[in-house]
Amino acid sequence: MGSDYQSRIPVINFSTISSVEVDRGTEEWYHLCKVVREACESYGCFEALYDKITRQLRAESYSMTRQLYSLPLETKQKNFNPKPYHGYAGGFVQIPLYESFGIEDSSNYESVKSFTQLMWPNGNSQFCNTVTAMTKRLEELNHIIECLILDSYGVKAEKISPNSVIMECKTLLRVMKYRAPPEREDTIGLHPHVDKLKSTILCDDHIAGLEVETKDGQWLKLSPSPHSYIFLVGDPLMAWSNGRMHAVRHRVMMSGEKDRYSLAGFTVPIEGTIVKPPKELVDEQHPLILKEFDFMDFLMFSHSDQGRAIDSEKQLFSYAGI
Ligand SMILES: O=C(O)CCC(=O)C(=O)O
Ligand SMILES: [Fe+2]
Repeated sequence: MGSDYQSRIPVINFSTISSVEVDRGTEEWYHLCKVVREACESYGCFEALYDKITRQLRAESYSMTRQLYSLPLETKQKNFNPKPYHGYAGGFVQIPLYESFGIEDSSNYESVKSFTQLMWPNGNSQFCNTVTAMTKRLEELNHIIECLILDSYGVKAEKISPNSVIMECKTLLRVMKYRAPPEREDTIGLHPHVDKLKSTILCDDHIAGLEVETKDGQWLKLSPSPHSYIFLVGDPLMAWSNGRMHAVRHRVMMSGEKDRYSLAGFTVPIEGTIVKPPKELVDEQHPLILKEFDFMDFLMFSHSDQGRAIDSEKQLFSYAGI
């Protein structure tokens, strides 16, 4: 029996869009609305070709990431944050190749500066400039995608803050390192999971490893181009869409001789956010599938002993299912 899914995730070209203000409402815009919505509903992800982030900025971001990982473990551990995903993580027995840092509100210079002061007591202005510049570019791409999603469903934005029209978010930049596996053959880098933050835009340093699962259970290996960014639907965005969009399961598999570095802008709903679909997305054909929920309470649940006992893709239904 064949699969309904292609062996590649959809590739969508964003290079024709200069800004939301200029392009919203054009024929090209509505074409993108359609393909973005289809991709988020069928795959829960897509590869965005986006040329507004220069190769130089991308290369500098990886060079900063390597600098960060070269610090001693005691220093890395100073990036402590009680909120799940927000601090340094590493040294896990089950995924020994994996390490990650979280930089909260990373388009805000002062926030990145306090991070650098922990890592480099004399500060590191180059790091601050690169990280804030990269995050701002990722936020621009995210803003275009959010507006396309909104228009694809004919939803009016209720609250507009500069970078979020779906729910008010801040960006958490996470930078990941996966060591090359000692045996050089397929080894788990990061367990299969669904992202708990609203959505993710991710790129890697041209070492493959990220895989996404189709709805019929096949794992697709991604091999993004140097201008590509992978957009992933997380649980809160799936909930906002009243289940139309698919929160995609993904994992990292490592092989070969090279370490892999990746960086991801996660959109994190601000504290106090109650996640629920807009009224346009609930009707007789589409009854509510989840109770409204407090984002931070759900995030804490997903990391509690009770939450961890549930498969990642089932946690939200278990927490807020109707
Ligand atoms: O490093 C990657 O490519 C994926 C990372 C990821 O899925 C995550 O941090 O949630
Ligand atoms: Fe993820």
